[in-house]
Order: sequence, then C-alpha cells, then structure tokens
Amino acid sequence: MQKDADGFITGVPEAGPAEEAASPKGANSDLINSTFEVTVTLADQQGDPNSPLYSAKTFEELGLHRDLLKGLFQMGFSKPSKIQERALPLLLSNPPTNMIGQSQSGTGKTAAFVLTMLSRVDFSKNQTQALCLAPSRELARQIMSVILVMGKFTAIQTEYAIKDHLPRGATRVTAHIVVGTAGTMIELIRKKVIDVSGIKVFVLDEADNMLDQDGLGDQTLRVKNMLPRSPTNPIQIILFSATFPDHVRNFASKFAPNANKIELRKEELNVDNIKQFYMDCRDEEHKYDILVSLYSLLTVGQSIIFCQHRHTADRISKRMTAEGHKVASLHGAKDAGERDAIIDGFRDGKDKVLITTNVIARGIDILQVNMVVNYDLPLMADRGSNKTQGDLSPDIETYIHRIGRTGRFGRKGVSINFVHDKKTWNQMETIEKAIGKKITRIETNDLEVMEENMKKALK
Ligand SMILES: Nc1ncnc2c1ncn2[C@@H]1O[C@H](COP(=O)(O)OP(=O)(O)OP(=O)(O)O)[C@@H](O)[C@H]1O
Repeated sequence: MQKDADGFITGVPEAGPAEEAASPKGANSDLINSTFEVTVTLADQQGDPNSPLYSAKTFEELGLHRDLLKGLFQMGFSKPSKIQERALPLLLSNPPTNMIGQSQSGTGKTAAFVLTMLSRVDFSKNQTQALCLAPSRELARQIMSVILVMGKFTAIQTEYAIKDHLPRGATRVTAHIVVGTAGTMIELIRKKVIDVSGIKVFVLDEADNMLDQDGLGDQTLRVKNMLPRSPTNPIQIILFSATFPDHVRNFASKFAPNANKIELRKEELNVDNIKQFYMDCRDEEHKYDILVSLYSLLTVGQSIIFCQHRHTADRISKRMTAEGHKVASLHGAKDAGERDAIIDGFRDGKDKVLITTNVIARGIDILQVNMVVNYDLPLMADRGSNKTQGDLSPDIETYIHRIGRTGRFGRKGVSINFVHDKKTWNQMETIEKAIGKKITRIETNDLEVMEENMKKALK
C-alpha cells in the first residue's frame, strides 16, 4: 500500500460491502473497480474531524430502532457522517422539533431525513404519516429507493405523488410515507386521494429550491397550507439542502418556525475532492468539438453534461449520436415514462454520458459519475428583462449542486466549465470568487496533457 500525492492510500482492488451495494451491474472503470481504495479513503475521511464525513459516534448511539440499524448495515453504512451524527439526535428527540439542515453535497443528508420519517411512522396504522417533497421526479424516485432499502426490515408502505404514477381514478392512498413533487402532491391532497389528517412529518429536500419565490416556493407553501394545524401537536417540518442562499433563509425560518439549525459557513460549502477546471473555447461550435474530443475521457467512469436549455441538450445529443457516440439526453420536456427509462439506464451504467439540463442538477446520487461538464454555465433565470445570456449573472447555487453530482461521499471527481467569450469568462470568474476556490485552466489544444490532468485529478 502506498500514499499518492494527495495522501490517498492506494492498494489492490477488493470489493467492500458498501461498494457492492452501490456499484452498477457491469460498470467497468478504474475508479469503480478500485473499491478497496474507496473504502480505505472513506475510513480515513470518516476519522478526520475536519471532514464532513467525520463522526465521533456510531449509528447505535444515535437512538435508532434495531430494524433501521439492520437496514443501514445492509447498505454498508458503518459510521454516520457529520450531518447524520449532528442532525439525527435533534430530529428524533421528543417533542419533535423543526430542523433546517445544511451540509455539503454528497454527505448523506437523505439518510438523516429518511431515518426520521421511518422512525416517526406508526406501522400499525394504515394512514399517511409523512410527506416528502423534492424538486424533480428523478429525485423523488431516488429518495423512495432509499426509503425502501433503509426500511427493508420494517413494515413500511410507500406511495408516489409524481405525474403519471397513480392509476387514473385512484381513490385513496393509505401508505405511511408519500414522496413526490409539489404539483402532483397538491392535486392528490385536493382530490382527497391523500389524507393529510395524520401527517406527523413534512420534509423538503433541496429546501432552498423548494422555497424559492422564483421557483417552487408558491407550490410548496400551498402544500403546507393544506396540512392540518394543531397547536398542541404540530407537524415536524424538516428542511435540508447543501445551499441556503440569503434570500431564502428568512422564508425558511418562517416556514419551519423555531427550527434547530445546522448551517455551513460560505467557505465550508466546497468539497475538496472535486477538482474544478475550465477550458477556453473559441466559440459555440468549438465547445461542441471539445466535448466530442473529450468523449473517451467522459466514458472512463460516467459523466453528466449540463446545458442551459432543453434544445441545446437535444441538439448536441442528436449530433453526437449521429456521429457514432453513445449518449443519452434527459430534460423536463420528455414524458414521464421516457424520463424514468433514461435515468434508470444511466443509473445502471448502460449509458455512460448523460446530456441534460438543471432538471437533475440537484440531489441525484450516482457514485460512478466522476465527471461533470458545464457545457453552458448555470445562469440566473431571466425574469422578463430580455437580457441576452451573456448579461445574466451566474447561478452560484446551481453551480455548487451541479458539480456535486460527482465526488459523492468522499469520492474524487472532476468538473469542467466551458467558456467561450469574454462574457462567459466573466461569469466563470464570478463563480470562482463566490465559491472561493480556484478553477484551473486546461488547454483545449493538447489532448494528451488534458487527459493526464484529468486522470491525475481522479487518482
Ligand atoms: N454513513 C454513511 N456511510 C456510507 N455511505 C453513506 C453514508 N451516508 C450516506 N452515504 C452515501 O453517500 C451518498 C450521498 O448521500 P446523499 O445522496 O444522501 O447526499 P446528500 O447530502 O443528500 O447530497 P446532495 O446535497 O447532493 O443531495 C449516497 O450514495 C449514500 O448512500
């Protein structure tokens, strides 16, 4: 065994239980095969008090039911992460208290709120007791899969509130936990398909996004207003995200009054295991050429290419496919069934390159993703001002979430930003300043140097 320049211990690959559970069938890359390396570095990081993966306690000490401990251990979780260690005792204590919890992307927030929902459910009652909202159907489906594996040794019953899922004319949901997106949740509650009279816990994942007045804020508030209000027995409201920009913090505090708060300082937002690069392209067309020349690197593990618009994602994926490259494309204009098939294919490793929009910028957890490309930098929405793209300011939160699709739970990852003119260069500089982290230039004209740089960053 030896340490590389970054102090990571390398050794002979050997499958550990956590990785077996998480690796896709047939996945075949150096990174994925190095399960031993990942397991060892994870243990290192979980023992380092400065790491967001660190904890001084065990899961047994966090007051979880035996059946949930069994689920966790079967998933290969041996120790809690920092957010799990800090949040769970607060979330599980009685009387229930609201929570606003922040921790870096990929550090295990899902387990914190899923374990809380599972702990609060009375399995003897066939009644809905917990609701969880997410910004996309893909994330809702992922959260559901976590509930099902973590709750495998319980009698949990679950249902989705996502488009096209329940059969038309469904009259009554009795599942303990319902997970979904806000629009469908409103519809099902309004039609009394979901009975909210027994709700004890209400969770918002990606809460800053769910509460943003420019985004899903109105819909989320409508769901909350449809829930019963009992001064003696209030619903426990749980908000989690990697980011809580100033403009939603106040609203979050009103939405979840008297909440316990776990917050990050700005300089703590980054995860150091993601190396950030940029490439200076000549123009839009050159961006496409560079993406194509990166193809073999993109398929070493798996990669996600983010575009600002659906039509860009469609255009470049069609063009790459026509030129003989295997890529998948996913965005909100596709119908529900197609979206499910695309993300499942990518999760299973059938597709290695996913070209997409902000629809999956948040929450999606696919351990094999070791590269994220910002084909277009994330920009703030144009609120009817008719600004050109170059004049819009960069969307720092979305940037943090997008690059957080790689480097999950201490793994290494690379992100590459494409800039192609003065305006996009300035936008990138603004991002660099805001996150306080260097974004390193890599040459576009020397493929070998570029490959070397990337591989070094992933080692
Ligand atoms: N205690 C643990 N031990 C080992 N692996 C863990 C542990 N907790 C979480 N994980 C794994 O870490 C990965 C990231 O977790 P999760 O998706 O919950 O991150 P997150 O904090 O919600 O990220 P994001 O902000 O991007 O939504 C998942 O694959 C999960 O299974």
